[in-house]
Amino acid sequence: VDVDAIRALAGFFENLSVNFSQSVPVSGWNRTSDPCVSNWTGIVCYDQTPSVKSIVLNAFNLSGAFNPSFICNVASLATSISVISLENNNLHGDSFDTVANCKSLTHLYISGNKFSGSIPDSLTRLNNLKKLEISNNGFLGSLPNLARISGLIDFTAQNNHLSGSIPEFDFLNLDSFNVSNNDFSGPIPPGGDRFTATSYFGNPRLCGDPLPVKCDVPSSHASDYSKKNGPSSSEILMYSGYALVGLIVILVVTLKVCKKGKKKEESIKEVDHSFHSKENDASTPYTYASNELKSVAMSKSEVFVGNSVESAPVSSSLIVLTSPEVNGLKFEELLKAPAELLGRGKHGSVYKVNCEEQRMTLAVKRIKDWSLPSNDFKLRMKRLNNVKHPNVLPVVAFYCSRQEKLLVYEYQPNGSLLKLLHGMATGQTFDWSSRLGVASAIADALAFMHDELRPDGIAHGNLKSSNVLFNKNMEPSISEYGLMTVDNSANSPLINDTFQHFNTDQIESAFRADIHALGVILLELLTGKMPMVENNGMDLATWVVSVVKEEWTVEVFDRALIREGASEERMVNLLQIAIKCVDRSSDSRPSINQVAVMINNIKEEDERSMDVSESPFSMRH
Ligand SMILES: Nc1ncnc2c1ncn2[C@@H]1O[C@H](COP(=O)(O)OP(=O)(O)OP(=O)(O)O)[C@@H](O)[C@H]1O
Repeated sequence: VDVDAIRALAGFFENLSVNFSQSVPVSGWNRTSDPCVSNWTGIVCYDQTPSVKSIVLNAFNLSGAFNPSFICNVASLATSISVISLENNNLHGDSFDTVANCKSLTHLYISGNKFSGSIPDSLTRLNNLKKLEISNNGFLGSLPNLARISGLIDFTAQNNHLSGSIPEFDFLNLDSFNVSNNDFSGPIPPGGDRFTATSYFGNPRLCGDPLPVKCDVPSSHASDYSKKNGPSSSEILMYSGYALVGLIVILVVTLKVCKKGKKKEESIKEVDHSFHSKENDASTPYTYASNELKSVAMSKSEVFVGNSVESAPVSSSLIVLTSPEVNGLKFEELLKAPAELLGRGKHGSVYKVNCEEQRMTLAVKRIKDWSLPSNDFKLRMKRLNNVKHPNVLPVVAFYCSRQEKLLVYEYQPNGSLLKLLHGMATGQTFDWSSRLGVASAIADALAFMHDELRPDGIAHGNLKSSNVLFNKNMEPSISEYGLMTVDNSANSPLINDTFQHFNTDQIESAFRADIHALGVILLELLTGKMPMVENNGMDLATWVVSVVKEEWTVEVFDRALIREGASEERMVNLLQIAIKCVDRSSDSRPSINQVAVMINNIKEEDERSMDVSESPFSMRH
C-alpha cells in the first residue's frame, strides 16, 4: 500500500478515534506499518494486489468524526475500498459528501451512531452501491433520489428524523427496505407495498399501501410522491374539500346504518346478510369496528354460549365459545366492546376487541367471500376443538353464516413473529437462544398437530411468520391451524368449496407444504430477512440456497446473530435443516417428526454449551 494511502488511513482513524479508550484492542492504524502486511484491525485487503478492500470497525466505541475525505480523496484508496462499515459506535459528522469519491463502494454501513444533518445528495453518485444502512442515527431532512443507484438492494434508514416524501425507489430490486420511525409524509410510492407495513410504521403522516391508513387524495395526486416540499395552499384547500365530502358521506352512511340496525332489532329474524358494503364505506381502516361486528349480530337475536361445539344449537347465526377462559362471555358484550382493526390479511380482517367486564382482549377474524358450507365449517371447528397443544392458538368462539365467518381468538399482546423479526424497535434484541426456542416450539407443535390430524387430512395450510403469535410471556403459538386450507385463489392446490373430498395426493401435498412453510420460517429466523422479499429476483429460499451453493454460507446469517457471537456451527446445522425443508421436490423434504427431533438436538446442544460456559466448574479448570 502506498505511503499516501497509509497516511490517509491513519488520519482517518485519528478522526474516528478521538477520545478513544482502548477498551477494544486495535492494532495497526499508524504511519509506520502497512495495513495489508501488518493486519490492521478491521482492514481487509485484496489477495492479488495489496490494496485495501474493506474497513470494518463495528462496535468499537469510536466517538470521533467520520470524515471520508481522508480516504476517498486518495486515488488508490478511492478506487479500491468497497466496504465501509462503522456500525454501532458513537460517531458523528454533519456532512460526509466526499464519500461519493469512493467510487468502488458497494457497502456503506453507518447505522447506530450519532450522525445528524442531512444525507448528502452526492450519495446518489455511488453507482456501485448495493447496501446502504443508516438507521438509528439523527439524520434530518429529505432523502436524495437513491433510485438512481440501479444496483441498490438494501436500504435501511429507520429511527432517524427524515422527512418529506419517500422518493421513488426501484422496489423490485430491493431486498430489504425500512424507513420506519421517521417523519416521512404523503403517499408511499408505487411498488412500496412490496414490503410490509413494518417498513413504514412510525411515520404518522405517511399513507397508502401497505399501511392501513388510506391516502385522502385520489391516486392522481398520489403519483406526486417525489415532490420534496409539503402541499401547496391550493392543494391544502383541495384536500380539505375531499375531507369535507368524505365526512358528509360517513355521516350519511352512519345514519343509514343506525336506522337499519334499529329496524332489524325490531323484526328479530334469522336472515343471513353480509356487510361487505359497509366495509367499502369505511373511511379509514382504523375506524373503530364495533359497529361493523355489531352489524353481523344485530340481525341475529340469539346468543349461544357453551363449552363445546356440541352444546351449541344448530343455527345459521351461531357463535360458539369453546374455551373455559371465555365461558360466560355474552355475545352482546363481545359486540358492545370497542374494536380496533389490527390488520387485513389475504382472507379477511382481524379486530382487537376489548371486553372490559371479563377483563379480556380478543382477536376476531372476519372472513369474507368464503362460500364454504356452514356444516363443513362447523364439523372442522368441532374436530379442531378436540386437538389442543400449548403452542397452537385455539379458536375460542366462532360465528358462521352463509357468507360471513367470524373466528374469535384470545388476543396475543406481543404480536407476530413477522413483526418481531422485521419490525423491532431500537434496543430490542431477539437473540439466538430465543430464536432456537421459537423454532423448536413451532416444530413440536406442528409435529403434534400433524400426528393428530393426519387421519382427518387437516394440515395447517397457511403457516407463515405472521401466523406465529406471542402471548404475554413471549411464548409462541401457531394461529389459524387448519382454517385457511381452503383458498379461493385459482392456483391453490386445495381449491374446493368444502373441506371434504380432497384426494389423497392433495392432502399429502398440504402436509408437505407445511414443512416447506416451516423451512421458510427457519430461514427468516436465521437470516432476519422477509420471506416474500426477493433478492435479485429470488425468494428467500432460492436466495439462501444459491448463496450457500457458492460457499458464502456465513453471508446469509442475520448480522445481529453474528454480532451476538451465536455458534456458527449450530446456525449452519439449523440452516441445513431449513434447506432440506424448502427442497423444491416435496418428496425430498424430511418428515415433521425428523425436523422436530433435529431442531431439538441443536437446542439441547446450545443449552449444554451455555451450561458449560456458565458452570462454576468451568472457571476452575
Ligand atoms: N390472536 C391475535 N392476537 C394478536 N394479533 C393477531 C391475532 N390474530 C391475528 N393477529 C394479527 O392481525 C393481523 C392480521 O392478521 P391476518 O391473519 O388477517 O393476516 P395475515 O396472517 O397476514 O394473512 P392471512 O389472512 O393469510 O392469515 C396480523 O398482523 C396478525 O399478526
